[in-house]
Amino acid sequence: MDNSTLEEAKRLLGSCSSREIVSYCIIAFFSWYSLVLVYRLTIHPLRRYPGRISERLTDWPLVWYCIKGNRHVKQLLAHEKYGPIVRDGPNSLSFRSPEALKAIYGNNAHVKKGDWYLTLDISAGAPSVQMVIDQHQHALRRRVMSPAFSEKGLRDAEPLINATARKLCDRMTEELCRKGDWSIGFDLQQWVAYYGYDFISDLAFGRSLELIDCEDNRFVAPTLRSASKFLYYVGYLPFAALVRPLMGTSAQNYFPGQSAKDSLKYTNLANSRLAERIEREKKRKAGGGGAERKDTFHYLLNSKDPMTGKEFTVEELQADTSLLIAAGSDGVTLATCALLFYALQQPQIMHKLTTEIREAFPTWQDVRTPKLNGLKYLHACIEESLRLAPPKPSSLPRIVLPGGTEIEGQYIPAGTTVGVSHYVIHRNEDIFPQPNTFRPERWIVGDGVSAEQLAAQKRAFCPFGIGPMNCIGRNTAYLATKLVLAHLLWQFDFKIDGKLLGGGGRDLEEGRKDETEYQMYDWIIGFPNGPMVQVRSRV
Ligand code: HEM
Repeated sequence: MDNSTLEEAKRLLGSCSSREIVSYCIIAFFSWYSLVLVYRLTIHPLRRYPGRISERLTDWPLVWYCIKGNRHVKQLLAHEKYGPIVRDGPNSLSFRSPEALKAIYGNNAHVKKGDWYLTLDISAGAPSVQMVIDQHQHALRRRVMSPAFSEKGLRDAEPLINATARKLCDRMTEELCRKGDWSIGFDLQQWVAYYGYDFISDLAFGRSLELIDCEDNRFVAPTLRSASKFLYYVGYLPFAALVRPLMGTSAQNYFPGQSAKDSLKYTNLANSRLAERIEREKKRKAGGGGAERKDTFHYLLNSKDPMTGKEFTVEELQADTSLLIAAGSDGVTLATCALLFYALQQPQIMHKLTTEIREAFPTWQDVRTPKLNGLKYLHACIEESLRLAPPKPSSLPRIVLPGGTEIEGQYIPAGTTVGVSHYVIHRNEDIFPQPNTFRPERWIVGDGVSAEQLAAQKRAFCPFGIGPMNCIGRNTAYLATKLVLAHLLWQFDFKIDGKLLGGGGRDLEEGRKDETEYQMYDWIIGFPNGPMVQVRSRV
């Protein structure tokens, strides 16, 4: 712009009242935004892909779904209506096939994690492993973390998790049961969540958060649920980059809604637990480094990358603390409760599963690996539960790198957000016949299932994600889920209390009407309610 044009602009502005200037700005903004909307529908590179008009125009529906917790439900309905590829944002595509899964999340995928990850655990002041977007940095971080999740790490973890599962049964007997009689009805999800937090905190920093034992500590469960909700939608706000620098500061207390405050409360709790753990480690080393229980932070505080010698910073450890508690606890809770929700509706499944466990372990003291891992029906029930209620139900966003990529034979341009929702692919009828039925037998070869069918199912089964950024705690998750189920079903008979709770309902939104389907509220992790059960202790 030359000087005379600038002078002219100043002269024009000078002759306008402030009211007129504001009006012109508003008109300019709306004209520009209208052009953007027209562009998105007409000449945008993704214009030919079908989807809801509101989602093709703006990202605001996504933010709303994240607040409501129904993003996975909306994704399934969209695929049912529009087919295998859906445009679920102005710049975003959703897929539902195993080929797309591999192309987007597999080892050779030409993508990076979406910016949404930058908002997760931001409060800690450093990224957690899950937030690291650069693939090489991420691989480095994983390498330093991996001893904690090695086979040896898992062997060390088993007695700790086992003791917590046992404690859950003891406490449930004391608090809920009358001798030889059925207990009062209670929401099983709440008790299993206490187990989830206790085992993961015990495992992570050698000191449990003690939700099972202490009612005063049970605020942690709703606080994390609320914090998750906040982090989920904030990360998808179209202006998230402006909000990020304020997160983790006291400014967060002034954000609207309780969930922002809860997010800060949760971070502070995780950080204080870590500080305490670091102190213990220092004392241990000062005292000559004697034996200490091998919790996850034993490994993290003493690990160095074998190739670069890198150690974790305190901020990185803080971020991983928040991540581990959230990632470890709620997934196991959901897998356990979904399984019991479905099995309780089909007595023959409940009977078969309970018999397998009770025959394998004559006393509760016998519940342990390797026998536990040999229980085929238990494993199949867990797979089926993770299929129908995958704890990360919606798409984990990935962005196509420069040069573009090919997915399902389509050229997808650079910068496009792509993803496969676990909830949607797990209900792909071409791979999982009668997808809404809980049928553990589909995971066992024989009885109508061929080895080829099983292999095809496994290619589409992804509750832990696939590829280099998948769940590092997968084996721990299976162990913790198997241990708690084995102890619960060994110790208690179960029955439904009145109305099962946790399923859909005719008064709920479209996609949530099926009373036999366990409902999740997707706030990064799927949060359930129920089932309402009664138990009777056998001993
Ligand atoms: C049934 C239980 C679980 C399920 C279904 C599950 C699922 C997942 C998924 C899908 C991811 C990838 C997330 C993403 O890319 O955004 C993930 C990441 C992660 N999970 Fe799990 N998880 C479970 C339990 C656990 C447990 C018990 C632990 C810890 C002991 C754990 C630790 C982690 C960590 C540290 C990451 C980040 C890994 C990385 O970014 O490299 N998870 N999990």
